[in-house]
Amino acid sequence: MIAIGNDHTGYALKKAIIEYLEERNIAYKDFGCGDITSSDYPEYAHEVGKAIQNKECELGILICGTGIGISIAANKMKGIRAALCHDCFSAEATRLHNDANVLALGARVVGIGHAIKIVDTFLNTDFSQNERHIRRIQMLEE
Ligand SMILES: O=C(CO)[C@H](O)[C@H](O)[C@H](O)COP(=O)(O)O
Repeated sequence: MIAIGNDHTGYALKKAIIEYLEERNIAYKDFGCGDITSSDYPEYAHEVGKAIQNKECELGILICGTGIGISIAANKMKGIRAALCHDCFSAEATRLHNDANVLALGARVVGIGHAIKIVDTFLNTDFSQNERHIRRIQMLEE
C-alpha cells in the first residue's frame, strides 16, 4: 500500500500519480489535501509518516511546491527516510542505498511526465540489502 499526501501546490501532480497507480492496480491511500485551497504541508507529511510508522503503508509519496518543506517535516519522524528526488538516478539510488520509504516531489519544480518516471523508478527499485548500507541506515536510526 502506497501512502500519498500533498499540500495545495501538489494537488494536480497527486491526481496524475493516482492515475498512474490505478492503471497499474497499485493500492494506495490518499491522505489529502483534496483541492487547491491553501494548506499546510506538515499536516500531510505527518499523516503519511504515521501510516508508514504503523505499517499501514510500506512506502509514501509526498508533494509540496518544492518538495523541501514536506520532506523536512517527514524526516523529523522516527523511521521515516524521505528523499527529495527530481531525477531518476536519485530515485533509484535512494531506494538501493538508503531504503528510503518516502519519495518527496516538488510540483513547482518538475513536470508531470518527469515526475511519473521518478515515481515509477522509486516504486520499482528494491533496497539492495547490502551490508554497508544496512549499517549506515542503522546509524541513521540511532
Ligand atoms: O514549503 C514549501 C517549500 O518547501 C512548499 O513548497 C510549499 O508548497 C510552499 O511554501 C507553498 O507556498 P504558497 O505560497 O503558500 O503557495
